[in-house]
Amino acid sequence: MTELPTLDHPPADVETDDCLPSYSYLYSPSLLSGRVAFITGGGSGIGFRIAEIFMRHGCDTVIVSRNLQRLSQAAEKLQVATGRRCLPLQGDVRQPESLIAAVDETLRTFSRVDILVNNAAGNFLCPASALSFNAFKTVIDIDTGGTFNASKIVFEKFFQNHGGVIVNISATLSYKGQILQVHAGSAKAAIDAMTKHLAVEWGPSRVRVNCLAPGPISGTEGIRRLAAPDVASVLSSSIPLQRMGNKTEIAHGALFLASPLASYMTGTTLVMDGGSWLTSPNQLAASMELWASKTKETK
Ligand SMILES: CC/C=C\C/C=C\C/C=C\C/C=C\C/C=C\C/C=C\C=C\C(=O)SCCNC(=O)CCNC(=O)[C@H](O)C(C)(C)COP(=O)(O)OP(=O)(O)OC[C@H]1O[C@@H](n2cnc3c(N)ncnc32)[C@H](O)[C@@H]1OP(=O)(O)O
Ligand SMILES: NC(=O)C1=CN([C@@H]2O[C@H](COP(=O)(O)OP(=O)(O)OC[C@H]3O[C@@H](n4cnc5c(N)ncnc54)[C@H](OP(=O)(O)O)[C@@H]3O)[C@@H](O)[C@H]2O)C=CC1
Repeated sequence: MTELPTLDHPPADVETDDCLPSYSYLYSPSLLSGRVAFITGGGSGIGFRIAEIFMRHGCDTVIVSRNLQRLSQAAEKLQVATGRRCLPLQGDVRQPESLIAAVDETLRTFSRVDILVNNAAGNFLCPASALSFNAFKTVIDIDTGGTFNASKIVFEKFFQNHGGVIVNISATLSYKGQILQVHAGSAKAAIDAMTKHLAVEWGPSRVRVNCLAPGPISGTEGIRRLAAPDVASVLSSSIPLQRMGNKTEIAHGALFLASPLASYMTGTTLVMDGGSWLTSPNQLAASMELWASKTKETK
C-alpha cells in the first residue's frame, strides 16, 4: 500500500501576516478566475490568508478595514506573491458611508464584485459584569452591524442584478455559552441567524449566503487575545483532531463556500474547528484567572 498523509493532515501555513512561501493546489488554480472579492478585515490574520488563497485561485481582491497603512503593506505582499490585483481601501464597517465609498471604488476599478467576505470583527476577554454598555455595543456594532452593512450595500449596488456570494465569518462561542464572551458570542450568533434570513430573501436574486465558524486558529489576533500562552498544548488533548487549526485551512473553507463547488449551498454555517466545541471544556475558574492576568498585563 502506498504511504499517504492522513486526510486530516493540515496544509502548510505561516504564523505571521505574510504570504505562504509555496503553495500546493488542492483545487483547480482557476477556480475563481476572473472573479473579484471584497474582504472586510482582509489586511491581517484569517482575512489576509483568505485574500491570498482566493488570489492564488485567479481572483482579484479588495481588502477593507480601518488601518490603511497595514492594508497597503498587505496588498503589496499579496500582489507580489500571487500576481493578482489587490486594492486596499480604508473603511469602518460601522460606518455605512465609508463602505458605500469602498464599494463604489471597487466597481470603478474592477467593474464587478462577485464575492463578499464579512470577516471584520472585534473581541477581547471580559466577564459580563465588568463589560460596559458601550463595550458590548461596540462588538455588536462591528461584528453584526458590520456584516449587515456590507451585505446590504454590496447587494444593492451589484448582487441584486448580477447574483453573487456572501461568506460570513462567525464562531462557535455561543454554542455552549463560552465564559467571558457574551459580547462576541451574541454578535456571532446573530450572524448565523442573519445568514439564514438573507439566504432566504436573496436566493431568488441568485445570491448564496453562507457562514463559516472557525475554532481556535493559530497565528491570529483572536488567539493572542483570547487564549492562554500554553493554549496549543492544552487544546491538543481536548480537541478531537488534537490540534489548533491554521489560517490556510479556514481559507480553504471560505474558498469552497465562495466557489461553484458550493453551488447548491445557501443558508448554512460550516463549522471548521477540528471538533473543538463538542469536547473542549468551558473552563470557568481558569478563564477568570486568564482574564485577571491579561487585565493586569495591560495596566
Ligand atoms: C473564546 C475563549 C474564551 C475564553 C478563554 C478561555 C479558554 C481558552 C481556551 C480556548 C479558546 C481558544 C481560542 C478561542 C477560540 C475561538 C475564538 C473565537 C472568536 C474570535 C473572535 C474575534 O473576533 S478575534 C478578532 C480579534 N481582533 C480584534 O479584536 C481587532 C479589532 N479590535 C479592536 O479594534 C478593539 O479591540 C475594539 C473591539 C475594542 C474596538 O475598538 P474601538 O472601536 O477603538 O473601541 P474602544 O473605543 O477602544 O472601546 C470601546 C469600548 O470597549 C471597551 N473595551 C475595549 N477593550 C476592552 C477590553 N479588553 N476589556 C473590556 N472592555 C474593553 C472600551 O473601554 C470602550 O468602552 P467604554 O465604556 O470605556 O467607552
Ligand atoms: N482567531 C480565531 O481563532 C478565530 C477567529 N474568528 C473570526 O475570524 C475573523 C478574523 O479574526 P482574526 O484573524 O483572529 O483577527 P484579526 O484581528 O486579524 O482580524 C480582524 C480584522 O477586522 C478588522 N476590523 C476590526 N474592526 C473593524 C471595523 N470597525 N471596520 C473595519 N474593519 C475592522 C481589523 O482591521 P483594522 O484594525 O485595520 O480595522 C482586522 O483586520 C473574525 O471574524 C473572528 O471573529 C472566529 C473564530 C476563531
